[in-house]
Amino acid sequence: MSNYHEPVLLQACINGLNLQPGGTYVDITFGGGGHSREILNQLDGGRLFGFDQDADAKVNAQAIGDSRLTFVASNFRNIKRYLRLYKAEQVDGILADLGISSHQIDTPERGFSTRFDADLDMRMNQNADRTAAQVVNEYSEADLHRILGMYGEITNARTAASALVSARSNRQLKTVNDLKAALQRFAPRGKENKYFAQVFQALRIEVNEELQALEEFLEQVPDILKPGGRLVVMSYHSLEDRLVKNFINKGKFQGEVEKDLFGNDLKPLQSVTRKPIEATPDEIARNPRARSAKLRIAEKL
Ligand SMILES: C[S@@+](CC[C@H](N)C(=O)[O-])C[C@H]1O[C@@H](n2cnc3c(N)ncnc32)[C@H](O)[C@@H]1O
Repeated sequence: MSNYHEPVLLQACINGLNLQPGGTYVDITFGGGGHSREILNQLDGGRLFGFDQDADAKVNAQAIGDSRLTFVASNFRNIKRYLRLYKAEQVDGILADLGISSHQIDTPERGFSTRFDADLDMRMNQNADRTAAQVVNEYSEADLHRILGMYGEITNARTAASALVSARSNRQLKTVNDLKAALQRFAPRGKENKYFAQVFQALRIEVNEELQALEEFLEQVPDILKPGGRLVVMSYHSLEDRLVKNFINKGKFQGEVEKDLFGNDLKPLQSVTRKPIEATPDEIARNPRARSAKLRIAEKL
């Protein structure tokens, strides 16, 4: 399990949750359970729910074997429904550590990594319908352009989308190597790894509807946090961080905060930290995944 995933900004996340020993907490991205273990260490009594849509994560929850932990094998976009099912309608804190785990990226057959040849899969939930191969082979050129540009932030997204459409007209792109071969000519010389990492990130975000799931989750947070309860979110992509920041600061994803008749802000959360917390150079040296992490903490009003 120590190889499954090294938790990022562990102490800052734990501090951010402001743990009450008897409280009820939710780790919506359980993964290897690194953050969850520390939450359990600090609880005396209390309760923890761990969500993950990847069946591999369940094994880690079983290995912890703590009766205070309930593992929920579901997308966190269903959080409110499951908490109601478990009679924990309101909780004291919620932690999210978004994106994929080291385990997922290091497992060749999952297709997340540019380093191994495998089927173009990239599903976090192995039972989901849509794979990366479907996105690459079936999406319109305009949609591929949008996905590569917005989610991958590659500068030649239009050219790359057109190259994919022309390559797939000869034969379907089924594997990681098929995809890389179709785009090889367009990858900036000497920066191929970064380029392919951005292309893969874009496809992964689309396959797993990561931004939609995050929005749906955030919209449920005001209902499921007790007053004074904490929301702690770690994101690794600027679009995710923007959604989290806007929701915390404005109570919505776009536009300005609503005001009441007296000019007071109408929003359910209050930011605890003025700026997002980032990892120190030491942590980044030990755990490169921490490099792009941005941690935001908010309290329910
Ligand atoms: C960065 S890892 C979390 C690692 C964990 N904090 C640890 O210390 O081991 C993210 C995990 O969240 C899961 N995940 C991502 N999006 C999800 C979603 N919408 N619903 C449920 N699980 C999700 C992934 O399957 C992955 O296991």
